Amino acid sequence: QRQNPAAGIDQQHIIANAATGRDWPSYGLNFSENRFSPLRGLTTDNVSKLGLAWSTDLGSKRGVQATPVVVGGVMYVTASWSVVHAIDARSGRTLWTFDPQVPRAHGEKGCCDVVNRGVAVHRGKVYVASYDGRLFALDAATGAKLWEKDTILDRARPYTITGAPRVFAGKVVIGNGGAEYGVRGYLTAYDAESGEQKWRWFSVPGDPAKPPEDESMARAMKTWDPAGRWWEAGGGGTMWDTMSYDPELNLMYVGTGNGSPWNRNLRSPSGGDNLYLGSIVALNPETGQYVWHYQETPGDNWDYTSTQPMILADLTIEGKPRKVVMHAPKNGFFFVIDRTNGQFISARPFTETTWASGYDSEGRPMENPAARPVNGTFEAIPTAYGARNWHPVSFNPQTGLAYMPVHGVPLSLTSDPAWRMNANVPGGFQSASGWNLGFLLNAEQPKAKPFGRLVAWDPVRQQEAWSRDLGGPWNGGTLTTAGNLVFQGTADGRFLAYDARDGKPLWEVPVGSGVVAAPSTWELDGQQYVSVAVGWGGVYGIVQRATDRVSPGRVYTFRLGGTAAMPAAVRAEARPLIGGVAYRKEDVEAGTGLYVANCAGCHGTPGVNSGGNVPNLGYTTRETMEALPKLVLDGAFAEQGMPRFDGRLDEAKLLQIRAFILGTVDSVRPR
Ligand SMILES: O=C(O)c1cc(C(=O)O)c2c(n1)C(=O)C(=O)c1cc(C(=O)O)[nH]c1-2
Ligand SMILES: [Ca+2]
Repeated sequence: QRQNPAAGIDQQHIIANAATGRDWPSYGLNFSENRFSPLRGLTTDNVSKLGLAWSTDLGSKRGVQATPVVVGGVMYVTASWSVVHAIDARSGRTLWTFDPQVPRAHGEKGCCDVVNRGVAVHRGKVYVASYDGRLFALDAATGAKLWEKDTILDRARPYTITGAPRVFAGKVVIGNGGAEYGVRGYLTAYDAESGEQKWRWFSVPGDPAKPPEDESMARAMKTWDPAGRWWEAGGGGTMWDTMSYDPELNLMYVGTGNGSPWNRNLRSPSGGDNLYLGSIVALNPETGQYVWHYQETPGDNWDYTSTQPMILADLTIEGKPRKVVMHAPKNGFFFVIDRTNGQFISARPFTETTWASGYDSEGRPMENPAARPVNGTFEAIPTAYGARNWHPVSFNPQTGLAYMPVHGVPLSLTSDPAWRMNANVPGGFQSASGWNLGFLLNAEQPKAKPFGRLVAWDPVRQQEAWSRDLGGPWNGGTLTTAGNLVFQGTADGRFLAYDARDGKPLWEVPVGSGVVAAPSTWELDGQQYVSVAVGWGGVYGIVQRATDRVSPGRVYTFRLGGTAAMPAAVRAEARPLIGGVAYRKEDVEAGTGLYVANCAGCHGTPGVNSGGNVPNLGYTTRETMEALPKLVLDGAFAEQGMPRFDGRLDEAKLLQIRAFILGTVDSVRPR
């Protein structure tokens, strides 16, 4: 009989652990989610001697985004399709796995890969939320299911969960996603022991014909124009990732998402801030009652979610100690907000921003008048991929710097006044799976170029301290330590340590495949370990790959002098561009719109890059391409999460799609 490794993990433990850093007991290490470990076993002087302690296969072929949680000598890490792995932290041996058996048909109901960011642990239990919206409490010792709750209030709507639950004030709190499709965002808290529902807070108002749920909804209602009938599209505001907690102030903080549909001219035609989209909201964790909000992107129009990880810190600003929340959301500005009351302190761009030039002293953005075309195209920078995304940021109080992966993925937005809710129309990006944007994507070629870098940001001076170019977008989250180190994995399949003070690279190791998750660090038997879960994926990773490796999802653990052998990396099958399949040139144009509506979100652009975790069809085999109509209609890849398309497409349309694939490949084929 194994002792329950999470038996002693509770609020007091998490607070006390912030001083020792021995465990990594919650997603962001502590309630401030600063991912700053006080451990000093690894330093700038010895980090070059890191070696592999062990690695464990997670049996996952899609994105792995989880931060490994480690308590009592056991690691809890999740992989794609919300599968939980409990691993002996000493040996790397798998103790148990829990598979919530997400119906693969649910795969297409989420925008951005079938990912999961990790677990919460509390008093002997492990909590995980599954992609299809259920919340599970498991016995931390055995993986046995103790209870299960359906968190979804309307199963007719495409809700998903990718985020890690948090336990604040004895309650498990979880949000959801779906704002690219059309849902109304909400957060639910359950008693951590019994699973009983304690409260629910909506982030956007519902149907005005019904009474608002609370005061915060009554106020929000006035900032939306009913002519847009936003409640039919749900309004959005999904809280799919970040949460933090200040037990002294008895406040929890959550970042809210984008509008449904994206285009405000359609959602709320006369304008309005559309509260509480794109905001940081403070709630009472006991009751779920709204306390304050600060809206970072009023009247969101660009998928500028504020769900990116935020950090609580105590900073000295203009000579005064301030309790702040620091936040760098998708919209490209670094915000410092007073976390006691939501007062705006400062905001500065950490990358190019075309949608707004800055923020005024009241904390309102100074928008570019061209950023909301009623009829036309705007290349909003940052794009919907964000100036950064969910990849965690860390903050080191010794250097006073926040370490964040920053990137750019070009995209143009063309208003689509003909948009109708749930209309499956050629050219409407992923509209066959239920996307509702009110924009056409890349109808005009964007001018920006992709990039990725690691940025160290000084939140007091509001300026960059140093940065490192990483060659391309979509690099991993960060960890920082009292040994003045920053750890980060990269899209090109490396795991690195930098000097936190100046960004000098001190150590690196190849890990076989692109890294998107953030590392964690912990101590066992007096030794400091660093772990990172590797598995390329997410909304950019599903269609693009910067390495030729397709390593299965894997967690790597390093320590000083570790001598375990690195696992052999698996090379992606190098295939030539497809050719030799006949198609009608006149079908290419019709096929383009159908491909955009049905295929592009997962398979990407044929032939431009050998693809992410879902095959790029430009490199598929002749046999597959010849059988394409039948495979797609029959749901041949349903087990991998590919939808059945009978009822949405027919043989004639699939021949047009095939013509587009083959025509595109012919146009990029080197001569
Ligand atoms: O609006 C939403 O509800 C929602 C949900 C999610 C998600 O749950 O992963 C993402 C996004 N939006 C999003 O805009 C986005 O860029 C994104 C990237 C990723 C990812 O895992 O790589 N998820 C999401
Ligand atoms: Ca979104």
